Amino acid sequence: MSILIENLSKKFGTFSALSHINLEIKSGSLVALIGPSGSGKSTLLRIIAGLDTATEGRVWFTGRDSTFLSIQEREIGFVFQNYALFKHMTVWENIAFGLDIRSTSLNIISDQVKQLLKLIQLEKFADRYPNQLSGGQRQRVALARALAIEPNVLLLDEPFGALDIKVRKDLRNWLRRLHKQAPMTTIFVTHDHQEALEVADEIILFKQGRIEILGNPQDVYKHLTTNSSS
Ligand SMILES: Nc1ncnc2c1ncn2[C@@H]1O[C@H](COP(=O)(O)OP(=O)(O)OP(=O)(O)O)[C@@H](O)[C@H]1O
Repeated sequence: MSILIENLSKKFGTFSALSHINLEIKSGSLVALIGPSGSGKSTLLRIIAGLDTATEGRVWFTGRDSTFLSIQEREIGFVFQNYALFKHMTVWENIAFGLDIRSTSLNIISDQVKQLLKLIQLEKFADRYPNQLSGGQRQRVALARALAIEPNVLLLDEPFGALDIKVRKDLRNWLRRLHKQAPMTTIFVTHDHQEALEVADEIILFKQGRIEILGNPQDVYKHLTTNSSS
């Protein structure tokens, strides 16, 4: 699914978190949002997910005006840092959760959860609770839960933020591989420029609620190295 952001602005009171953003994200691309803290990255992601509304402007999904669609109607999978796993549910139950509420049949749920457990390489951990997993394993379960609804779009806000470097690297390689297997439109926010350069097809650099530069990793790398204040 392609995403078109048209003249999108977001104000919190008198403060402009996003100003007149115009942006097209191609179907199946893997896009990184980078930029200083407070530059509007999460706000844009939340508006695309339907968790927040724009003050002005429109969001189009593959030619359909989706500005006012509900979260469910958007069929988007997301992993936000503060959107943790359910502590009282096992790995299996956490992954099946999105399927349950969409009233899928039990056999289908079972097959899909098995496939997802295989994908995140946690087949043996299905009966564990989140507090019995490492941070990286928990993130993989959160990703599996987001993927369970077979989303058209995957939004990841600092998905690997709290993890150590080795686990981050493993997960980012895993994300790259996953995206190759199933190239759904994916947008992720990261503070780590290296991560964005290594993983993304396209990078968008935000500054004070505006897009400073948008391009392929080579172009953005050049920009970052010649404008070291970014
Ligand atoms: N609910 C809110 N009410 C008021 N201001 C908000 C709200 N949410 C975000 N903001 C402000 O909007 C600006 C953009 O926030 P946003 O979370 O999008 O930034 P960000 O680029 O994702 O930052 P970070 O990298 O630190 O997560 C910030 O100045 C933030 O304080």
